[in-house]
Amino acid sequence: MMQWSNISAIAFDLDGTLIDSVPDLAAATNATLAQCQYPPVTESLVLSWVGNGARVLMQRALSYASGMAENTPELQALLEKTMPLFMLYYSEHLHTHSRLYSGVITTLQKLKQAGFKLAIVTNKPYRFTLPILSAFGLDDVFSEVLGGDSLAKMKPDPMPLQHLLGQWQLDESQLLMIGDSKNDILAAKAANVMSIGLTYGYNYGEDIGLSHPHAVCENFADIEQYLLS
Ligand SMILES: O=C(O)COP(=O)(O)O
Repeated sequence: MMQWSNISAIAFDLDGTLIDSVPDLAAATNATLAQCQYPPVTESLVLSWVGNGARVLMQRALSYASGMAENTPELQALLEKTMPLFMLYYSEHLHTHSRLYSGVITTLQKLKQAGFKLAIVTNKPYRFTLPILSAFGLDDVFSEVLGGDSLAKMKPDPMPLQHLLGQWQLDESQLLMIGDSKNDILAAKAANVMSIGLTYGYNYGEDIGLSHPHAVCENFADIEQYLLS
């Protein structure tokens, strides 16, 4: 049965949930576009392209800048050529402008102290995820970290959440997914686990309530009301 009191493990999304990473993603996107002689794009455009991993972000950016449709062979060839540039630039500027959202450290520490098992389930490539967690003092908080390329499929596929259920020997009613994107809520629904949607993140500029999570919170600390009594 789905109820808050059953929850013993929590999977957190990273970008737009714990960390505002768009400023660094935008810088890496613009550095890559500049190499192709394209003009820079705004942060708000980049924000609307985040959610399905680094490759899809650059695919959307190149399509916008070049006017080519995303699925054309020409665009895919350009993407193959430029992806290493994006990966290199971003790997060297992972947390220059990014910041933790307010309340994140305190609430995560309270949840850990209360005995919840905590995981990161992000679509960001794994090799970027650990250095970012470490830069923000979060490397000891999570006992599992899954990136978008850790398994065969990423959110909104349920695979990462199903992997956690198996790894931690949990029943579906014990796991909660918390994130800002419909990809997080869709993954939770497909894995048959509870979810909380956060309103301050990205989600392609859409209202997270439209994805019907079990609860919607405006601030990270607001999740405590469901988990800590
Ligand atoms: O890298 C992305 O596109 C999104 O990452 P997230 O799953 O942590 O929001």
